[in-house]
Amino acid sequence: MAEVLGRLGDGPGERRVAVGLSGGVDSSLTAALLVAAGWQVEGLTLWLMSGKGSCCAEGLVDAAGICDQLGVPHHVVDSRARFQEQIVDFLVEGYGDGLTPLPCSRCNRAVKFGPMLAWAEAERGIGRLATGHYARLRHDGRHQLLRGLDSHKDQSYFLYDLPQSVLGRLVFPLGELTKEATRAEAARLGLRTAAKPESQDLCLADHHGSMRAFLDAYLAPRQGEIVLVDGTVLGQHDGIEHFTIGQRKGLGVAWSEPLHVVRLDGAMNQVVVAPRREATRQSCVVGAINWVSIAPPSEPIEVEVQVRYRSLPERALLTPLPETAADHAAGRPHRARLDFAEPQFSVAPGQAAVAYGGEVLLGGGLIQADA
Ligand SMILES: Nc1ncnc2c1ncn2[C@@H]1O[C@H](COP(=O)(O)OP(=O)(O)OP(=O)(O)O)[C@@H](O)[C@H]1O
Repeated sequence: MAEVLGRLGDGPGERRVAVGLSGGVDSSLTAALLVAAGWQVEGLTLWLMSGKGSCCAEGLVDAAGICDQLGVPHHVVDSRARFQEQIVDFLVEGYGDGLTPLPCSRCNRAVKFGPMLAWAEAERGIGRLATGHYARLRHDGRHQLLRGLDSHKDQSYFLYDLPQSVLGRLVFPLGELTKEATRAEAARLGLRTAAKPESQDLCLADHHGSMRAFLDAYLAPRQGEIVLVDGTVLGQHDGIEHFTIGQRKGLGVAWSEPLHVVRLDGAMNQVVVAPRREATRQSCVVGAINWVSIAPPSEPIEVEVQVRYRSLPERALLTPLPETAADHAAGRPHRARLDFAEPQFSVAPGQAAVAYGGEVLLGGGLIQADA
């Protein structure tokens, strides 16, 4: 811990920082470490959803309590409308279209980091922001993003879409800690959130009890068919949003061999399944790429790629594709094709494919639906 404090103590000239406080143990220790390293800390909590639970009222109370304990100011910014529009509406629409949308990277870009920095700058004249993410930064020409040292907690995947202008102003005090070390230090310091249980990966699932319960609250049940690739009807489903690419369990259909979901057809309202040997993909197209630690490549490069937060990095060749007029107009011109060294099961349109070179996050983008 002394090393971490030492590094935080060596920070830039400006010693004022806003700390994004969710009311959990990670952000609590983030604030405590910065205070201990001599930073002038102000807590900042975005109010994202109405209701009870650790993401909502309880989170606000715990965040306020931590600031009180540390003797630093606490601010709450009502971001419920932005969260509803940018995340809840986006998810509901995406799932309805047969995508498996990824909310967290979008939330980090559009709801959390950008708006928190803007608020801190405008309202408090503070130019830096710290969060409890398990990821590391290196400022070496570009602002580079590295995996958190604790491989079980590494959250760099969710941060792939942050622009350079944001990365240059961030501090991640927990990037070199394990979750166990965080908990132990929080307990040692007597932080009131030290023993708070771990939240689920997805805050909306936490809030509603499960992802299924969230979707059921927003999408009316829409029965449809479960079909083989050749169109053979095998059974019925109660909403394509309850399925994801690669899924094998819980399909509710009987067949001579195990089946996997290979496509969700929003227009036909069908779940398309296939036996294992036909269920893999050798390549996919990724759009809206944000190049983080390297400049956009002009030649093919070898990368390790994660197609889901919890999937293992897989070797792939990334080949840049020419920009389209639509991507150019949207200001997200970088596209690429990924050719996997080994066939993949769970390449789901809407999820992020994030490319790494060892511990360095090179860039990432969204897996496109097949044309
Ligand atoms: N509502 C919020 N307002 C401000 N900052 C937030 C909010 N939610 C999350 N953050 C910041 O983003 C970080 C990562 O959030 P995530 O939801 O992944 O929580 P976590 O890893 O369980 O962390 P914690 O233990 O702090 O809740 C948090 O540590 C915190 O700094």
